[in-house]
Amino acid sequence: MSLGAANAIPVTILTGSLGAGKTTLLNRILRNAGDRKVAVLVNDMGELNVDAELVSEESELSVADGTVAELSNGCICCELRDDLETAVVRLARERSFDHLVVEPSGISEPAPVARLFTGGSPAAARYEVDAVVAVVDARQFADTFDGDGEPTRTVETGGDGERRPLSDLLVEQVEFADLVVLNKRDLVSEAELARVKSVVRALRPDAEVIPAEYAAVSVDRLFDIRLFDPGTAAERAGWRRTLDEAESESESASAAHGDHRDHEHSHSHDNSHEHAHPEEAYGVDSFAYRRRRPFHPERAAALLSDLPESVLRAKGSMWVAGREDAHLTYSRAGPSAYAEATGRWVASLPEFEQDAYRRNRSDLGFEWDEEWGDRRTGLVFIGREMDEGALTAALDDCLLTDEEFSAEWDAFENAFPEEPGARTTLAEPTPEE
Ligand SMILES: Nc1nc2c(ncn2[C@@H]2O[C@H](COP(=O)(O)OP(=O)(O)OP(=O)(O)O)[C@@H](O)[C@H]2O)c(=O)[nH]1
Repeated sequence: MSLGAANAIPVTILTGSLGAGKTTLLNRILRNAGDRKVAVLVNDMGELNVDAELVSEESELSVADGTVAELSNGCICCELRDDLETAVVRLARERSFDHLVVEPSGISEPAPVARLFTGGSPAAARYEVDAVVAVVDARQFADTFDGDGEPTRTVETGGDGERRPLSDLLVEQVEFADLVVLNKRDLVSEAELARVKSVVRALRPDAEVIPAEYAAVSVDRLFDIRLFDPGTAAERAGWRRTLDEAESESESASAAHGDHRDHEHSHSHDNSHEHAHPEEAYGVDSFAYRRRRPFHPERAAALLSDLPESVLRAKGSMWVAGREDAHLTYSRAGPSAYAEATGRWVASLPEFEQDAYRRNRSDLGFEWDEEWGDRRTGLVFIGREMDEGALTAALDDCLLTDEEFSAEWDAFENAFPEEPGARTTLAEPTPEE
């Protein structure tokens, strides 16, 4: 089963929002483990580690014998990271089990937890991530992404009081998952289930999707497949794939036509990309928008903070006039949207650094512009019954006109962030009372 070190212990990382059914799944795993010895590591946000108690109460395994370990009062991906590492290394030394299941708290992001087992850390030497499993509350997911259900909540992440929209976390958990358990199947209709499935498939095209009631999933199905690939985990999200395909399609198109500057545009209707083609029956589809002309900051902010409800997910890079250094990343998940300065354009670096970058990357994946270098916009939109033509035209209206192009860009009103790591909120869901 293991592709790495011969004795590496397989790890399943369980994610999912609060109340989605992770504990229910854990108990099911422990009860139906058969000959397998399963260790569980749970983390709850409260003082008391409720999950550990529930799990140990219901199973023959107990906290006392070290099989169920608990980490309380914090979030695994933040302040408890060192504790998690210590705990898993200690567990491995005892070596009294042959599969580890880690359940970070419902608001932990899955990526940092997975990284703990894949970097050069002591934990990585002993373990190997088998799969990241997301337990999704089908009812909550349908409400969050249908726009007309319960109001969308924000949740606090970590101990620093940072609040993020629930929709962001739901999307992130699905985008990072190898297997999605669509739980609480009893609380959605046939049609709702089909719609939720199509959105999940659009967000994460090659994840396995298993609808379930009370997390009734076969343990064999969960454990006997090795799905996780650290090299591609982040690249397999639907938006990333659509963007990459658009890059390569437009590269070949520009090579053929010799023109690369403006109207590049592609979408994923091509049946040869089987997985980038969500179920059309539900109208879920995606398209990429790519341009090499900067956005006008005011017009772009206005449009991107108020996209049509048909857009469920959007993400990608933006070139905004007046922010010549900042490589901006835009992200929209359901009703929330933000822009973040995630780095710098290579073209804004000192010349020798630019040369080094270009020398080390024989295949940039895009054409270097003589004047503007790597500055460009590449956004992916995933949605249901989107009017692609109208949205593309609206985005084009946000590009600088020729007159604006030769004006002073710093004079524009500009809400977009500039310093690396800075973030501007463009849209927020209505908080729940
Ligand atoms: N109707 C219904 N309820 C479910 C289902 N699965 C779990 N539940 C209930 O949902 C509640 C939350 O389930 P848990 O398993 O505790 O969820 P969790 O993800 O561990 O919750 P946190 O630990 O708070 O993040 C419990 O009352 C479960 O009995 C399901 O398929 N249908």
